Amino acid sequence: MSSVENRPFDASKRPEDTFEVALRPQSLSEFTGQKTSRENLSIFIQAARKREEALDHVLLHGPPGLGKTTLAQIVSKELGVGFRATSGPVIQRAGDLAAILTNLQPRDVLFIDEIHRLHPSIEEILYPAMEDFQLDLIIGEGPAARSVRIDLPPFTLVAATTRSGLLATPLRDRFGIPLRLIFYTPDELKLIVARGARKLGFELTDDGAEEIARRSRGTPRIAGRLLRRVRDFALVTHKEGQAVDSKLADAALSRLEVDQIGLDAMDRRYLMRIAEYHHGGPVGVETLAAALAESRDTLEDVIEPYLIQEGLVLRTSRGRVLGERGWKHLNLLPPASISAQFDLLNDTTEEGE
Ligand SMILES: Nc1ncnc2c1ncn2[C@@H]1O[C@H](COP(=O)(O)OP(=O)(O)OP(=O)(O)O)[C@@H](O)[C@H]1O
Repeated sequence: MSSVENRPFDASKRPEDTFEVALRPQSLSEFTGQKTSRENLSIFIQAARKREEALDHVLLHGPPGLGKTTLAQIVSKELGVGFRATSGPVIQRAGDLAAILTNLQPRDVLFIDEIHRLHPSIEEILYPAMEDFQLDLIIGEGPAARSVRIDLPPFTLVAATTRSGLLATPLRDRFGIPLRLIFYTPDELKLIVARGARKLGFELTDDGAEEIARRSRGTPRIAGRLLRRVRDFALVTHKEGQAVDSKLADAALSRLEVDQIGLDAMDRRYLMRIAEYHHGGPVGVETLAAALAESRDTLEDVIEPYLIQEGLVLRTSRGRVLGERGWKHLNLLPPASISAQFDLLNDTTEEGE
């Protein structure tokens, strides 16, 4: 088990999370947040239905746990077509992909998660399949090898990636509908948490939902996990039927080492490392990964996006730098040279305002 899986609330997948399945919105109207992506998708789905054609291929990119799989399933439901799911690393041979593609029904949605981890030779088979709905396969080896062309039913590929930058340009260009998922606002997460509590059948006060939402790292999957843990605490420490409020949510989340802005122990170790060992940076991501015994992918996909969006860390061409908010959050004073830079930056911002 990797250390990512050991993080109690990281956004990596846990198949045993049946609650996650129960919480999954089933339609675009039930799907909270991602307003622009949702509205655009709705238009394209309606247009495809009117034309009675397969929807153009969709690329969903963004950090883990923001709803890529959920949206892919919703797309198939709203189109009223079948849904097949696989993932990049699972497709080992050309024959695996051929078997999936030839079994699709016209206009079906094929969901490929982690498409950036597809083998390049398989990626090449996907190009004509996406563009012309044709499969070019080489049968046999050596001089006896021959190429066969198979017609495929028109289908929609919905692909998900945490790293669109790793996709080859020809593959990226074949998606007519690229959508970037962004972190959720606390208000959006509050709606998701309140709905989750209703589904789980326990009473959560408005401020209780707010507390969990604020500490969910902008991610619905984390919100779902925190909600379940808070419910566990309530079950043990509360009288039956007593509503869960912000006080109980705060006590539960603090015990789980989720701090006031939703950072967990791993996030804080990451920030502390830059502060203490590198005087605020810049420090290369490989150095950080080695020091924290994490893979570079984990840092870049799971840990950093939220810290960067919150201004706790800055990604510069020379490496990672602790932002002013990062120093404040750790309750540490930056070295004088860095603090002078922050002052300068703040002065310029104020003048420009
Ligand atoms: N907009 C939303 N409203 C309510 N719940 C959501 C929303 N988006 C995601 N969720 C919930 O969050 C959990 C994670 O969603 P999902 O599996 O779709 O994320 P993902 O982006 O596909 O993650 P990964 O990158 O790991 O594949 C699910 O339980 C889902 O129900």
